[in-house]
Amino acid sequence: MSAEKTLVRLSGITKDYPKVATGGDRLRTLASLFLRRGDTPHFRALDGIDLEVHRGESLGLVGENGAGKSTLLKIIAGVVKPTRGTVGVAGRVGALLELGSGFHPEYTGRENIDLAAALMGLSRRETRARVDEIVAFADIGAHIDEPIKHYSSGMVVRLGFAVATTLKPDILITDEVLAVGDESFQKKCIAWLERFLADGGTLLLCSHSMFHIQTLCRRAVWLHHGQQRLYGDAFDVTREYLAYHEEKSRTEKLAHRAAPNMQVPRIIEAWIEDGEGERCTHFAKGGTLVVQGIAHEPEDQPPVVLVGLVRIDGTPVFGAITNEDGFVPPRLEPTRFGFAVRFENLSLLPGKYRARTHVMDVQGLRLFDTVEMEFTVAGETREFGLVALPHEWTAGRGGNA
Ligand SMILES: Nc1ncnc2c1ncn2[C@@H]1O[C@H](COP(=O)(O)OP(=O)(O)OP(=O)(O)O)[C@@H](O)[C@H]1O
Repeated sequence: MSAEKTLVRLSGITKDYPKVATGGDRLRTLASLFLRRGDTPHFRALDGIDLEVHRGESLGLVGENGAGKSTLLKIIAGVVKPTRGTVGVAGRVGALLELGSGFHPEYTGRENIDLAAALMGLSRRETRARVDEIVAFADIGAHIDEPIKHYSSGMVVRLGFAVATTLKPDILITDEVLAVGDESFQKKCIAWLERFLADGGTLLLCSHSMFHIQTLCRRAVWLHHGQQRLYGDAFDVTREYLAYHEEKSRTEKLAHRAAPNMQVPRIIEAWIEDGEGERCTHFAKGGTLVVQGIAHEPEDQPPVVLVGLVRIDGTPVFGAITNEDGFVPPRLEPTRFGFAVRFENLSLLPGKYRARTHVMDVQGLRLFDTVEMEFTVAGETREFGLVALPHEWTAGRGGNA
């Protein structure tokens, strides 16, 4: 990648914020200042970030609240200085950061447009030529002549987006703007961003919407506690990020799980095997996967068992239920029933999945217990989705219509 194609180059970026001093912290802060020990408590918002953004690239930024995304964008926009590391930015940056940042609350929308244009170095004539375009894009009616301090947050974003986009930046930095506007404005912004990218624009988009990241970005970075956790194809990064959240909420749920109550149906044990009966967690596409288990039913009646396959981010793929399939789990010993479901010629696309086994009451009405197991389908694919469906391409009948 040649140097002139690199619009943003961050190297070893670390950002420390002084810790908010309250109670004991306040005393410690004061003590360290008096004693000049130089160890004023601080909070590390970013920790050694290296990142490059090339011309024409669309990079998504994902991470939990407080992960450091906004701080990183502010550093690139030049609003915040890093504690350590170097920032190189080439070209004109258009930044849509926190609500209204860059706007003067006492000025009207129109006056703020003039101000923003002047700050970006546009002449009065150039500004006049673009004002109508900005006003039309913002579409906030007569509010354009009212002071910004009376705007709703949605109106501020509309104006901000209109200004940033009309002034045609080399790189556009946006922080959660799509989350604020209403549905139709979001659509307009997305359409604008798609055109901007198709024309070779460069975008850095921070969002909690994996849908927006996947539709607008080719690549993505996942920030976790100020560190770069993953960097790569936007689809892969968002999938791992969603999987992380799924796992997190699952662990939280498990932590609240009560001690086993043997008065109700339970899964005693569940496991997965390959076609040869070996316990296994790695499968090849086209291979055989068998989900097996032993269920407990206190009344000694065959329970209903459900086995579901879900992608690691929680997207359901398929579920099979014993009573619908006419299968009655056989009794192995008093109150214990066995089950196994075999998936031949596995058509799941490569990736991580979970097999979920659920035991229900005899009528299949109430769900009592769930056990999950993770497995991987290995391999590379250029197909999309969850499963490979048999298909063929033909010329179709379009020519005869
Ligand atoms: N000016 C500041 N002074 C002190 N701490 C700050 C300041 N700005 C941010 N922080 C802290 O730095 C951390 C990172 O904040 P940042 O706003 O970059 O996170 P984020 O990933 O954008 O989060 P969100 O998704 O909630 O917007 C947070 O813990 C935040 O409290």
